[in-house]
Amino acid sequence: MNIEVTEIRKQFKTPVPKEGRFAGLRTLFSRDYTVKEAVRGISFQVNSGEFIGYIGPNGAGKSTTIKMLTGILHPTSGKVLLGGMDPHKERRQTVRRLGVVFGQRSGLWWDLPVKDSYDILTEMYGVTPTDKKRRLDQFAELLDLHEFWATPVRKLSLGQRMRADLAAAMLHDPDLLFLDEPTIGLDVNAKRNIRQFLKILNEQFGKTILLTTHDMDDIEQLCKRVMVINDGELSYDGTTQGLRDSIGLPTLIRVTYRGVFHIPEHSQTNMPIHATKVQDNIVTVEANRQEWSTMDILRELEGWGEIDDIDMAEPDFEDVIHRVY
Ligand SMILES: Nc1ncnc2c1ncn2[C@@H]1O[C@H](COP(=O)(O)OP(=O)(O)OP(=O)(O)O)[C@@H](O)[C@H]1O
Repeated sequence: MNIEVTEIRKQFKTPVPKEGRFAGLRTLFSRDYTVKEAVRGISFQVNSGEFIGYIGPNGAGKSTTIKMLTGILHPTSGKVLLGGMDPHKERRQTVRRLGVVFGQRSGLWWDLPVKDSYDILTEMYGVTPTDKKRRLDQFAELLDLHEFWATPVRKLSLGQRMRADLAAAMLHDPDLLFLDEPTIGLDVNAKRNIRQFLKILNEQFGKTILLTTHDMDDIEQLCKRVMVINDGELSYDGTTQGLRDSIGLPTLIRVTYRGVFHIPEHSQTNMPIHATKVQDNIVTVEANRQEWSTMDILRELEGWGEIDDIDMAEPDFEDVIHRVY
C-alpha cells in the first residue's frame, strides 16, 4: 500500500497557565493560547513494498507525523492518503490495512494470556479461523511465541512483549506497518530477532514498513531509504548510503605493513588521505572517499611500504546522524 503525504502541518494549541486563585479553572476557560507547530509542511511519497526509516531528535515531530498517518490525529492542513484513502475520514477501511506497534506501550491486554489477546483481536478484525491458524502458526515459528503462549502480558520480558506485539499487529494481515521504536530497550539478541522478523515481513511478505527509531543499527540493517525530520521539517529524504555520503565523514583504514614503511610528510596534513595513528607496524588512516577513489587510496598506501593486510571501515552511522541533527 502506498503513502502520499502533501504539505501536512500540525499545530497544537495549549492554554497559557494562569496563576493565583482558581488557576486551574481559569486556565481551562482561558482564551490565551501558545501555538506549537510540531509538523511544518511535510511532503513525501512511499511506494508499496518500501522499508523506510523515519528518524530525528527528540521532539522533532516523528510521533505527531505517525499519528497523522494512522488517522489518530487530523492534520491542521495538508493531506494524507494511504492507498488512495484518507485515514481520518475513511478510518474503518484504512485501519483494516494498517498495523501499528508502539515500542513504549503494548497493544495487548495486560492481564490476559497472550493467546487470549490474539483471540480478541482476530474476532475484532473478523479473521477466519483458517487464516487465524495459518498466521499464528507462521508467527509462532518465526517469533518463537510458544514459550510464552499462556503467560499474561504483564509477566513477559520486554523482548517477549515486543515479539507478542508484532505478531498481534500482523494478525489481520495489514499491507502497511508503522513501527515506533520496536527495538527500544532490547538486548542485542532480542534486537536481532526483531530485525530478522521485520526483514522477512518486508522481503518475503512484501509489507510496506515505516520505522521510527533512535537505533541507527536498525536503520543501517533494514532501511534502504531514510527520512530525517528536524524541528518539524524534513531535512533529508534519500538513500541511507546517500545520507552517509552527503555528510562526507572519512573512511577509516587500518593498514598493516610488512617490514619498513615510510609515511610521507604531506599525508600528515590536510590531504584526502592522512595518517592519524601509528602503532608498531599498523597505521590508521582517514580517507575522504569523495575526493579520492579506492584505487587512488590503495596506490598511495602502497607507496608507503609493502602492505601485509588492510581493513576498511565506513564511518559509524551514529556519527553521521550526529552531524545531521
Ligand atoms: N498533544 C500535544 N500538545 C502540545 N504539544 C505537543 C503535543 N504532542 C506533541 N507536542 C509537541 O510537538 C513536538 C513534537 O513532538 P513529537 O512527539 O511528535 O516528537 P518526536 O519526534 O516523536 O519525539 P521523541 O523522539 O521524543 O518521541 C514536541 O515539541 C512536543 O512537545
